[in-house]
Amino acid sequence: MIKYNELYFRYRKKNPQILNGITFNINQGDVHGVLGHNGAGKTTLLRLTSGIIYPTKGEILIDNKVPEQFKRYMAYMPESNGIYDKLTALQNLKFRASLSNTNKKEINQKSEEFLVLLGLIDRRNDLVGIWSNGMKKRLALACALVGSPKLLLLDEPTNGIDPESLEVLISIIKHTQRLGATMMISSHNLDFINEIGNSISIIEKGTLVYNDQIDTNKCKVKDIYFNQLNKFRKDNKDEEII
Ligand SMILES: Nc1ncnc2c1ncn2[C@@H]1O[C@H](COP(=O)(O)OP(=O)(O)OP(=O)(O)O)[C@@H](O)[C@H]1O
Repeated sequence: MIKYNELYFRYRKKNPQILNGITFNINQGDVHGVLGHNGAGKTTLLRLTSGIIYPTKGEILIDNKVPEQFKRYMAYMPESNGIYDKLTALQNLKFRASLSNTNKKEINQKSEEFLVLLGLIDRRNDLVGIWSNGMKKRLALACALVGSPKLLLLDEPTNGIDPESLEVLISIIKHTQRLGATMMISSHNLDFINEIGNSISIIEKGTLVYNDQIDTNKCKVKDIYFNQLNKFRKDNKDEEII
């Protein structure tokens, strides 16, 4: 579904290279975990995929389209949530739904459904600026899902949420996958990716270290992560991490 072909990126001409010739594919229907240390380039890869920023060199194709042509069929939840503090929860949802192909009747119905699902229905008319981080995260997820995207990009979705919200998040991701969506999720939470992922990529300093389907009954994400990074660092004569 997504093809990265020799992708290079730097934020400004004289800035360092952030992504160094990334090439890999993500299959239709995958829940794909993007892993790597702080500053590896995960958010940059998600932002490029969402079409907010453009590759310096190389290309990204989503169902054979460039990201700008696929915008109506995908949703991006940034680490900062991307919701509007000065709108109510319901207004946030309706606005986000209006950016997709959803019709007006569906927008109202789905907005209410998601508020119920995420335990926020009683707070639907609150301005979200006063909400806790965890509540904003839940709303951001609802905003991402309300337009029934074919591709969902989630940046660090587990950051700052409580264990109960994490369970809700996991069940929503599994449900969304059953509906046929493809998901790309950047995370430092290896147990979370172990539970929901069926493919992963590992990035180190803008270089792709590993990309494959995973069978967590046979091998844990944590083991793949540390083994692959250590192997990569040995090959590149960097320090081992454990
Ligand atoms: N707007 C920007 N302008 C210049 N450099 C940037 C910008 N955003 C990110 N960078 C740099 O790009 C590199 C990769 O950042 P990115 O946010 O993609 O990493 P990440 O893997 O998501 O990190 P983390 O796990 O800490 O969120 C870092 O060196 C960062 O400083």
